[in-house]
Amino acid sequence: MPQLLPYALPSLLGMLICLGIATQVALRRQGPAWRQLACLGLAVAWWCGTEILWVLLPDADLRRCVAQWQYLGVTPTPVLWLQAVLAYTGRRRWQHGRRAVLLWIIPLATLLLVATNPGHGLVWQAIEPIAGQPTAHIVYGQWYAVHASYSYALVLLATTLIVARFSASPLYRVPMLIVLLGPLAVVGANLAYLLWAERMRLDPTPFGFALAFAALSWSVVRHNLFELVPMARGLAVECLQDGVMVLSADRRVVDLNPAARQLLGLTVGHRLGRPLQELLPGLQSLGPAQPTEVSVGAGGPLLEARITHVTDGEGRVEGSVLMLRDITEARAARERLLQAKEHLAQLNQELERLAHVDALTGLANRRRLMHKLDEEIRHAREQGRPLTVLLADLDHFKQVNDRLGHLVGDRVLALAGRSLAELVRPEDEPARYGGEEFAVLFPGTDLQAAANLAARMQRELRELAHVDDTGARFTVTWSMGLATLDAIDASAQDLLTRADQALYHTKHSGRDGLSLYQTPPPPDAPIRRVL
Ligand SMILES: Nc1nc2c(ncn2[C@@H]2O[C@H](COP(=O)(O)OP(=O)(O)OP(=O)(O)O)[C@@H](O)[C@H]2O)c(=O)[nH]1
Repeated sequence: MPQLLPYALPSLLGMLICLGIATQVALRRQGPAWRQLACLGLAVAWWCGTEILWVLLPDADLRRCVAQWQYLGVTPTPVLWLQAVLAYTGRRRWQHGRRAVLLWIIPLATLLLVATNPGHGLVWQAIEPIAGQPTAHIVYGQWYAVHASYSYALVLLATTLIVARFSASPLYRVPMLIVLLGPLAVVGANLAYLLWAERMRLDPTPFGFALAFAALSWSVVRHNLFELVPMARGLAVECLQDGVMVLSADRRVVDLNPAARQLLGLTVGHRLGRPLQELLPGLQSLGPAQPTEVSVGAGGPLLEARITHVTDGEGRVEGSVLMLRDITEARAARERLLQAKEHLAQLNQELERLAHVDALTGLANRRRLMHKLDEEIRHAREQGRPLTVLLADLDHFKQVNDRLGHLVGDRVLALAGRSLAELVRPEDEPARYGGEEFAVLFPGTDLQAAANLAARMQRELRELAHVDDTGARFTVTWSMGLATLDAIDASAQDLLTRADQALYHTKHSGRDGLSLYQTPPPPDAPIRRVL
């Protein structure tokens, strides 16, 4: 029948495509449903092959026989198609066991009825091939409707699964369309053939299935499409730890994910469509620019709310998406950090103070004294005013320690320090110079005025009543030396050395007194004892 050869060509092409791809799939053995995919290729190839014979064989009986054998490819194709899609969309349990048996009941029944059709005519009652044409007059039996409906249902179900899987992300629209065009074309072609078989002269279904199979296999094998597809966007939002609320333009809650329900303490059956204000009364102003903080009721979590407007193509706000993040713990951690920082600052301040304070007496220590002395010398020179330094040392303090104990000695030093601080003027700087030795800076005070101040201190300090461990009172005397800043002093140490020489003079002239290092020194002796 050479004039019918063109009618056989699509099926021939389809068969070659299916055999080629099925071989590739079987060789690669990749993916969760490579077996179903390979079997699907063989089934469609069989379908196409028998279609070629149907078109080309001249004998009517032989064509009837081929039509019967064709069901071996027709019947399993939709089931294998669905099983492959189920597996690639993550539902592999439909490949084996009871679920798989369920899927195969009708196709197997169809095959049984096809084999025994001459006895009952349930699948077809008559097939009358038209001589010289690829078509036939067919009178279908009652079971054919079951077989056809079931096949359509499976193909449509597989199509729905693919749509559900890919439509969540616009990125996959093109590959999805490619995979979908196949089954849609098959269903369309088959319906058309069933309705207008005689006019169409050719059943396009096997070729359509071959193309659909090629598209599906191309997606699976070449591009790993199903494996690359991420989870659906909707699923991602459902699994987000942050709350997501979809709001209508008038700020009613249209949708919300489980995290949002949990943050707001809402039950699953919560009614949608309520105003946002009702659910989050604390949320006053909310602009897209800045996140806003809001508390969920008393004792509820503290949330950070961020809104993003959803606009249409012309920029009109159609609604908005509200993101809610629980910042209760973060806020508490920040508070704790701030408190710790404040505490640290206080500790640093205390450390700084301790670095300049003598612990026993509470006076400035030697380091602070030296710093202050440098500063006062600079001021004195800049302003041309006097500066006098007093060094005061307890007499025979070693004996206090030796006789009464170190702790009593400590108490003597502490009381002396406190008293010294009370005796000086606000502008003076008292300090513990070291051991049992004290110093006082008298800014803006000349030698004579400082001598008067020191004389008063001498009296007061000598009369201080110290108490030993038995409760007995005793007093201690002081030796003092004064020196005033001289223009020729190169450093603070020069001034201190002269005050020390004056103190030394007092010690060696009977203690319990005050000596002045005079500036400029008189020719006979620079140091004069005045008390
Ligand atoms: N309890 C106590 N004693 C101290 C402290 N610092 C220094 N001393 C004592 O002060 C005494 C100073 O002795 P010396 O240098 O011999 O002076 P002194 O006994 O006062 O004799 P003169 O200065 O010559 O009158 C030593 O026994 C030191 O141990 C202190 O912080 N606490």
